[in-house]
Amino acid sequence: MECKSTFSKVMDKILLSSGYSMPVVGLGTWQATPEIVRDAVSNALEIGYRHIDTAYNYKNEAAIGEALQKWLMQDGNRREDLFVTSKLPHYANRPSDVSAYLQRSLKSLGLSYVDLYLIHMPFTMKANEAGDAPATAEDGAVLLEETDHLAVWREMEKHVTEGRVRSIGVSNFNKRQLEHLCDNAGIAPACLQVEMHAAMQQEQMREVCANRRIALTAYSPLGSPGSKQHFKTKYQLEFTCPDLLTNETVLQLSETYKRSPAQVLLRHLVQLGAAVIPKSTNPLRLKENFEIFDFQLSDNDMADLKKLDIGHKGRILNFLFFKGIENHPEYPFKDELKEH
Ligand SMILES: NC(=O)C1=CN([C@@H]2O[C@H](COP(=O)(O)OP(=O)(O)OC[C@H]3O[C@@H](n4cnc5c(N)ncnc54)[C@H](OP(=O)(O)O)[C@@H]3O)[C@@H](O)[C@H]2O)C=CC1
Ligand SMILES: CCCCCC/C=C/C=O
Repeated sequence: MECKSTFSKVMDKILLSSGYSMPVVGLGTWQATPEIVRDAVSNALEIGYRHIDTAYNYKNEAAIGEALQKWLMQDGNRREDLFVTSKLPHYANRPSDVSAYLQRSLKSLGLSYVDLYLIHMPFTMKANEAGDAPATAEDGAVLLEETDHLAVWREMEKHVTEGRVRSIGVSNFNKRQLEHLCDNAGIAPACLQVEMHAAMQQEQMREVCANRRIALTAYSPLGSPGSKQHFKTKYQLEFTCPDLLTNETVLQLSETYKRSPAQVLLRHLVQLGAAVIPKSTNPLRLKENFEIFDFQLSDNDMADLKKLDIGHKGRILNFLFFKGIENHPEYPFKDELKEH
């Protein structure tokens, strides 16, 4: 494992159970349109990012691929120095679709392998005719289909053996789903990607992952402040996100450490042992989000940040915007609904 700074106790890479290393800070790309994400990825690579998080579902893999190819054409830049994650979409979450969707992502990205391939969601929906979005009923409800995690996983494992994927993992799985997979997998999941930020610090999943040697990646690490506008404009949906960047404790720590609120939020998560994949398309914010290895939050300040944790009540993405998803047997947050 490499460590960027002698000052920091946090490594800048996490050694996965697959034997490969994943950079702790990656670039998130959800909601970044192809026209914008191309430059964002190029800028990020210039800054020093080597970990890019995307998904078939983000519809931006071809533009990301262009930026990656441009970087790889430059002297001295090597494929093995990049860590690219993609994901099998929820409307293709069936064994017979794994190969085709992985190949589509590889083709768009212009890569012969991805470093990490994740099952994006634990539930399955029927796909529309083009196979690039969920099919819906007349009332807008998604059309559900049974999900067999182990059968999908066995297909993912084949691609590891055949060299199209280096590590495999899952996203948005709950504890039961993750443990069931771990107990029955031929190749253990190397990574779990879940929502994690100061308002939902994932204590239980951190413990499961630590015990099972699964790397944990925190998505929406800044509280996804862009989602409110995104869901309103694109889907006419009202959406709430916690205002973490303007939270009083975070602002105070930002003063104390002379770092931005975003740097405090990201540093907090990496000190909890997670990798982070903040999304930005702004050159200054890209740089800011990458510079979190030259300071360390004290135990007292970590304890103050712990007070912001409201558990699953802090969840931003519950997927209920997929009308009827709570009826799927593998909807991961069913227990949380019972409490309301
Ligand atoms: N597996 C899954 O199901 C999911 C995975 N993800 C992954 O995680 C990534 C990150 O999550 P996401 O939901 O995008 O949310 P983030 O928490 O990363 O927040 C991104 C938002 O914060 C803004 N921002 C970024 N940096 C700063 C900064 N330094 N100061 C102030 N504002 C900032 C961005 O705007 P701007 O671009 O203008 O800087 C954008 O609006 C996704 O992009 C995706 O790759 C996310 C959700 C679900
Ligand atoms: C209706 C919007 C679909 C987005 C699904 C949520 C996933 C987010 C990022 O991975």
